[in-house]
Amino acid sequence: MFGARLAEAMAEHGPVCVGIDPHDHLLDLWGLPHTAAGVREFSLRTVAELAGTVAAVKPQSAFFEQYGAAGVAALEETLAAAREAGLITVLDVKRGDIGSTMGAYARAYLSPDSPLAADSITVSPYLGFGALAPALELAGTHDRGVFVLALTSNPEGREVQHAHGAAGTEGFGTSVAGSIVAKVAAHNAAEAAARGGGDELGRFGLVVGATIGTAASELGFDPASCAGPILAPTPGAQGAGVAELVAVFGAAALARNQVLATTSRGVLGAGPDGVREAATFLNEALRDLG
Ligand SMILES: O=C(O)c1cc(=O)[nH]c(=O)n1[C@@H]1O[C@H](COP(=O)(O)O)[C@@H](O)[C@H]1O
Repeated sequence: MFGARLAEAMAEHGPVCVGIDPHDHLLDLWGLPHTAAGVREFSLRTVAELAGTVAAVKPQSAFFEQYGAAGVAALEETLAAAREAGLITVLDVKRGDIGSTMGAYARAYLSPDSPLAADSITVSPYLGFGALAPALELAGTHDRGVFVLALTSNPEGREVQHAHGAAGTEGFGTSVAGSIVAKVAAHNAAEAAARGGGDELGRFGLVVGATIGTAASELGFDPASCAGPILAPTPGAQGAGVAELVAVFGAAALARNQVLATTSRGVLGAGPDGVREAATFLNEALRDLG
């Protein structure tokens, strides 16, 4: 099961997920051109360096899509290489659309025979949580994971995520983010009940930034109550972010390998010869927190 597989990989390697975001300045640093070929080389090298070192990688689709078909082909190759290397993939696409279109997105990323198949994806619930149903269903069919945006790391997210549900809606009286957490928890609970119980981590996860400070408690919920993995954008590879992870998610969630700490530039900025060491350093700084 996806949640259990992710938790096992985190128990083995530590909680770090390395985002593959080939920014122009990183391509420069790595001596690569600003082309699809440069992005391909950057990403395949990152995967090769990280195999056996981290639990998961998170390719950011936008950095591939900007180069058109050749960039998307590089993304396909990156996903395949990560799969072969035994790395769990979180494809960061943040998709969210009306149900019928969401079905096509789900097939694009969660069908095992799709060229862009990933172990898990990020999705946006801001066209309504119910619109995500096709992705949640297909994830169940093919044993994949889905990370639903709840409290994102960017300050602009607050105007939507901290708002309270309107009268007459299901989320009335609750913050939008709080109601997403409750819905993700309900999906995990339904799957757990169908399995006959147990405390295995669910396949439905959240995205909650390690930088949100006290926002979750002020809004009246605990992200860990979702009973699935939490993808936590975490700043910096030099130990920064450790205190924030403990403060936001608590030692218990970290100890049960529920929090996948993701960082991109913080590790990739170490250059091609330093990526593995930077990821290992961060894993070691974080793995004993629980
Ligand atoms: O879903 C994400 O990964 C994500 C959620 C969030 O709240 N904030 C956030 O920065 N991200 C992504 O995480 C990556 C951040 O990269 P770094 O700031 O370089 O670690 C980018 O790919 C973002 O799109």
